[in-house]
Amino acid sequence: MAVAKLNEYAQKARLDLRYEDVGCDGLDHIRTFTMRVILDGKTYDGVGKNKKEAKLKAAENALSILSEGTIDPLGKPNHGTRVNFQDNSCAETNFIGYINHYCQQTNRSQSYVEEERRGTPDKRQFFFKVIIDKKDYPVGEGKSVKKAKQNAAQLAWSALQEQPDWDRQVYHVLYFFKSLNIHAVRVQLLNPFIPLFSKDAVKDQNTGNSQNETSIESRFTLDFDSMEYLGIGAFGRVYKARHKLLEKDFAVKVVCLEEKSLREVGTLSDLLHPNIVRYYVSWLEHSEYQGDSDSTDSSYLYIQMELCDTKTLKEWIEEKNTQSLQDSKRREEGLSIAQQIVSGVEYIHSKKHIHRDLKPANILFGLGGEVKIGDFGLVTRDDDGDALIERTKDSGTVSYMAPEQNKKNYDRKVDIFALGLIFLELFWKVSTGHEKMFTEARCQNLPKDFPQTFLQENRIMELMLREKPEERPEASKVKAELECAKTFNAQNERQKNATV
Ligand SMILES: Nc1ncnc2c1ncn2[C@@H]1O[C@H](COP(=O)(O)OP(=O)(O)OP(=O)(O)O)[C@@H](O)[C@H]1O
Repeated sequence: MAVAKLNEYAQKARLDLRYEDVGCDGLDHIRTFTMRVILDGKTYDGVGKNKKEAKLKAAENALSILSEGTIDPLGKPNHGTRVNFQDNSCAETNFIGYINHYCQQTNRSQSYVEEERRGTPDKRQFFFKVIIDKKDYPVGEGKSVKKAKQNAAQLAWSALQEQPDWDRQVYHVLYFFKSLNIHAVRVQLLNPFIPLFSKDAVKDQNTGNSQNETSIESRFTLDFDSMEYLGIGAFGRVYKARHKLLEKDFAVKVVCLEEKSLREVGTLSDLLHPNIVRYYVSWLEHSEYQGDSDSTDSSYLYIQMELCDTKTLKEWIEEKNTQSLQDSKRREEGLSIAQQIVSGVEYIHSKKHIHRDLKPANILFGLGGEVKIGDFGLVTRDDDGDALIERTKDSGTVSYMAPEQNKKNYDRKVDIFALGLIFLELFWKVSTGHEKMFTEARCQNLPKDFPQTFLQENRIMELMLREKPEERPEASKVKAELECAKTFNAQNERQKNATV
């Protein structure tokens, strides 16, 4: 297979090989994906119906060009000499941003120095070099100051990667940032002075020779103990673990480093609210805790979060449904849960995010019993507008997705629709075998008897389940209506008790 062949080639020739996700084009049914091979700084693109196919095409393209001998695969950048930068294939890449980020994360100083200026005013050539921590990098040339600086940054970037202390993780994460357009995610990048992975030369047991192999210590096992497996999601495993220093339990989610996981930490790090699972920090490791993956290329993102109860709202609902009658306790508890969820959603929307995957299984309880919205893997910016294909349906049959959600244009009101359905399950017994009731509710037909008992709640839920998103209320309005319902119900209860 071309990917394996190219890997082997890169390893033998000691060239740096990476794949970059360039993006996708077109509508859902005719979508094409572009993947890019970056081999020793040179790029080769491939297009396919999915990322795998695009990656294969990119690798095939690289191999075919390499075998034609149109480039010298072993050619290295000519450091220390002036380079007239011609390759425009990476013109879009913001190398100045990479250098900035790298210097910030590793506490290095940087400056751009103009070396020379040539030509007439209408045909200028600028020459700049980057100096990082007093070390000069090759001079880059360009028709404008910006272009010359950009080329100098690119040369510095490829020179940096050849340094013995270069950490591939810094490199990977920055490329992920670029492909995702994430600029402010608080993933802890590796600082070469405080290595996350300690690389100690170890003795080869068989030969007794000192090798360049690395023994990699995991931050997870260094900082935490008493790991306890909590559960598995579509993208990774979650463990309960005790922080040795803080002597406190946390939930640590271990996921393969990819778009979804970075999106999740990117969002979580933006949010701080009592009804949202609290995020603390994330870091990268080369291996998955107790993982069975044999891929040496993968990196794993460890996300340290607030530990919640293992019982989710899904179990709460199931438990309530085993009790025969609709009682006032369920109503009171359900209303309090609904209020907390909507508070969290109001906050998410105020931060210009859309959760997009609200469902009972993603709503947890804190150790003090308070509601915590979790699983931000599908969250998106309010202004993104990309279509969403449902990942998993709850219990295999019911869907919380708003009708417009599988089309391109939708907004935060998709969360309001999902909330409307969750409210129904909170208040009303929609047990197994009654899924038709749920389907009906999706078409704005709430159970016939529902309004009799839940007069106030019914009013707002009917609006929340409207087919047209613009007719659905904002989270703040839902919150206010629930407050009214609570007061109304309390008054009713008092009256009832007084007459008994
Ligand atoms: N902060 C947490 N505290 C306690 N348990 C958690 C925490 N976060 C997740 N879990 C549990 O770990 C399991 C996996 O969670 P995760 O968020 O990875 O996936 P999910 O929500 O089940 O699935 P998916 O990501 O596929 O929607 C779930 O059972 C969830 O209840």
